[in-house]
Amino acid sequence: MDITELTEPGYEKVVRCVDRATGLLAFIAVHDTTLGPALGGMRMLPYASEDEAIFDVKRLSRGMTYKSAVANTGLGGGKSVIMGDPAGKTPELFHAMGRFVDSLGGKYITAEDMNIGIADLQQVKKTTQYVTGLSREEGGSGNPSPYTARGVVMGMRAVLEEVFGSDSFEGRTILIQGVGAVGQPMATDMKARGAKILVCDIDEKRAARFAEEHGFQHVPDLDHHKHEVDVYAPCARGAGVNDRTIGELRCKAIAGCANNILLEPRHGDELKAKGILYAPDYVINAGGIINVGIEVSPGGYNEAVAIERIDGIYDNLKEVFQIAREENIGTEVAADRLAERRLEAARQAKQEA
Ligand SMILES: NC(=O)c1ccc[n+]([C@@H]2O[C@H](COP(=O)([O-])OP(=O)(O)OC[C@H]3O[C@@H](n4cnc5c(N)ncnc54)[C@H](O)[C@@H]3O)[C@@H](O)[C@H]2O)c1
Repeated sequence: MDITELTEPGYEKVVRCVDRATGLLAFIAVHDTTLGPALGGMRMLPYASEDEAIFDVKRLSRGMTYKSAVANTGLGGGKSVIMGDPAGKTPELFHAMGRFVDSLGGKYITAEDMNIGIADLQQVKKTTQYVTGLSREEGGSGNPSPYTARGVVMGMRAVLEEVFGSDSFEGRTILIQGVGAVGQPMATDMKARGAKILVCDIDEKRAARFAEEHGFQHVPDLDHHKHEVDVYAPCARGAGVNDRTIGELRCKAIAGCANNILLEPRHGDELKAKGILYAPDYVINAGGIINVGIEVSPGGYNEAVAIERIDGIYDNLKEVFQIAREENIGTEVAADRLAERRLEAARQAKQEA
């Protein structure tokens, strides 16, 4: 196994690994460990070039620093990528990946991400202890989706309060795109709190069945964003707010679990100009990372502690909205500022200690 360190300004460590015996070619980026060890998922993709893989791992690791800083997980930001076709996975490949993760001595802790499942992480675990997100039986925190859903519901309270002056769901209309692992528990929880729920999904049958079972309104996925609702909750895919849709939105707020809801950062400014409140995706969808992060806290995984922290997403969003109001900036920019302030405060406290 050949591990080399790359020089990447602004990153604590970016390393490349080649293992000829197993065919592994992978990168780990540790962006920042000011707040704690760098936790972030491992993904596997057939990147067209090493430059593309390095660009992705750097971008994603930086995003994790910000996400964890705002979420108060006590963790830093990191990520790993394996270059290759997921169809070519072998146990040996993941044993080698585990040795690569292990070579950083705990500075980077891995988890699931795109094209990487529990079975792969179980192989990784054979050669390193720095793995999170395994099942409860294996000492992990298990499926993160219900925790992500809880976090979004808590964040939604802050959204409702900001827009309507009350965090009550009673009588509010909420449109959820994507009734998957996160969208479903969100929908049932918000209905129980008094909201009127509309659902859509590219899988129309799934949405129809789910709506029928729970008494939600099913709307077609095509042009769903044109519905007049209080909150639009994208919970399927990214880039739903783009040049085509933005002029057609008739909601008062956007708050969902999907990553990268805004196609481009400028769409955040355009939402602000239209008077639509945007709950930054990485702030409101942090329930899963908060939950998994508890695994590496001193006492190990504890669901009660996880839930208390996840419920803090309400406060985190309140803080983001306050910064946005006071500084007259978009909420996405405000979230980044909050992260940077927390990082700066931690750096100063370390220097003074
Ligand atoms: N699961 C988590 O803990 C978690 C955490 C943070 C962010 N997210 C993000 O939230 C989103 C949903 O996650 P999930 O775990 O519920 O996924 P999922 O795969 O369980 O569900 C996604 C649902 O969206 C639908 N869908 C997919 N593409 C669509 C499209 N183009 N148009 C309309 N519907 C579409 C699918 O049919 C499915 O029902 C993803 O973007 C994911 O990256 C999830």
